[in-house]
Amino acid sequence: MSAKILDGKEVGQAIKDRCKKQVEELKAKGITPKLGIMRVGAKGPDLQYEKGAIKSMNECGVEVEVFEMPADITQEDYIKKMQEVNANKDIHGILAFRPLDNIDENKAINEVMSPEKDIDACTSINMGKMLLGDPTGLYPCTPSAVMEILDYYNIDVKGKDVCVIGNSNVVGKPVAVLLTNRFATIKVCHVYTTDTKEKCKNADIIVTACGVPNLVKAEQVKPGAIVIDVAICRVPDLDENGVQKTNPKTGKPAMKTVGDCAPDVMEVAGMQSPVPGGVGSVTSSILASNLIKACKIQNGIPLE
Ligand SMILES: Nc1nc(=O)c2c([nH]1)NC[C@@H]1CN(c3ccc(C(=O)N[C@@H](CCC(=O)O)C(=O)O)cc3)C=[N+]21
Repeated sequence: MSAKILDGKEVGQAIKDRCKKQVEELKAKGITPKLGIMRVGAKGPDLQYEKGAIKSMNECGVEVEVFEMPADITQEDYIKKMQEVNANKDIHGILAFRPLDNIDENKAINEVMSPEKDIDACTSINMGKMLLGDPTGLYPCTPSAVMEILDYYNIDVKGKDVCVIGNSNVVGKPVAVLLTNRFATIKVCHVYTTDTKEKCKNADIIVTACGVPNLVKAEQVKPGAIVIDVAICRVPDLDENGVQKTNPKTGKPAMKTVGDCAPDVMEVAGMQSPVPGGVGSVTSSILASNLIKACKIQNGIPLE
């Protein structure tokens, strides 16, 4: 048996189709949603997300401006830039890449960004609204992407035992909150959890977000379980002899993207989101949908 693939590209496309219609309605009112991206330096994961985000925004018909700052920018200068972008009326949503090295994110993002522009839920206001299940809040993109995949495939989590692996502020914790708001029963595992494997084995649904290739093995997955792999890990791309391939375009050693799950998890799971082509490909569509929501809030347009 092989798991049914939960196709993130398909889910992302459905979200973008909804977004396109809403953008047309906004443009008819003379409003064009615009995203501001705050990037410090040129880190791989930031550039990877930026590329996907710009592509999604273009497909939905919204504008993007990237504010690139030097890798050694001071906290003071970063805060100045954040205040300026936040005050810019043409920009309806801000994506500030994290983590920020040597900059206090609480002072530079949480205390400066308006919650109405905080489309990736970096502020405590939006995190709090999510905890309360307040629909006026903007919820974080990747955890929302997990929920959108479950919804698209009509997976009802009510009363299901869910094992979340990873307790980060960006994925593990918020995804546990969104799932508990829908009455799933959640275990959140992390580095100090004893017997994560046994806890996993009893779960109807596993959500893993660690960034550790082969962390989740087939033997710890209940046959037929639903596995959502949120990790995006870059690893060397090896040939059948274990020798790293060469990228034909660049001539450099070839890399590939994998998740937390070992390849044979696919044989045991009932349904599984692949990497790439799973949660990661839904995240930037949610960013577009959050941007539109933010734009509506700022223009006093009712949310449907
Ligand atoms: N405030 C903040 N929020 C973030 O969500 C955030 C961040 N900062 N800093 C950087 C990391 C990294 N990250 C990625 C997202 C998508 C891909 C990615 O590769 N996406 C592919 C799809 C990959 C797949 O198909 O699985 C795409 O969009 O086409 C990579 C990396 C988000 N991050």
